[in-house]
Amino acid sequence: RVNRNAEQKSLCEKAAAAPTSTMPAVEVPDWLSEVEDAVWHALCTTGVERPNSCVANLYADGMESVDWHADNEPLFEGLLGDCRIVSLSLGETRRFDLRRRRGLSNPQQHLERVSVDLQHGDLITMEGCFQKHWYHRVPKAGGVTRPRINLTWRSIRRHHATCPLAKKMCHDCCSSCGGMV
Ligand SMILES: O=C(O)CCC(=O)C(=O)O
Ligand SMILES: [Fe+2]
Repeated sequence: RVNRNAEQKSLCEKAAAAPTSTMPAVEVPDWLSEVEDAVWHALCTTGVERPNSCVANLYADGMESVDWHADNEPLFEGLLGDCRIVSLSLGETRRFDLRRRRGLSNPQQHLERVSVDLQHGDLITMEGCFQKHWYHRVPKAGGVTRPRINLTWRSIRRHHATCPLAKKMCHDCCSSCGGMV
């Protein structure tokens, strides 16, 4: 699925913001499996759990952007522990800005910033407690007339009680509850 306008919240964010809404699971299409295989091969993440969700963002041109945010929706549990987010850029080069969140002990800390130009084929990962301590954005870019697509993989950890994955995960850790969470 492609978010037509990245200014809108991602599908996962929408699902997280409206806890009563659920996103139906869909089979990963073959073309996406091939992309994922190539991405995981490039990252050399043999033996590391593959994320179980992928969101696509389409930026039709430089006027489409996504403002400062952290991917800290409860369903990813990125504020509770380590959380890996893998992102692939396709098409037009766009700037990716990162800034540290304001620290209680150091109010100037939020001024720490990093920017990187994401080009066609670039892969980035955000690791560990990054979503707790840093914000990111893709700002508007004057003069950019061609599209960029971003594919972002995240692990959904908080599943709906009726989700087969919730039951599977529960079975793995606790056989006494009969798989119900
Ligand atoms: O387009 C990008 O590289 C970032 C997208 C993003 O931050 C998001 O979907 O949460
Ligand atoms: Fe994000």
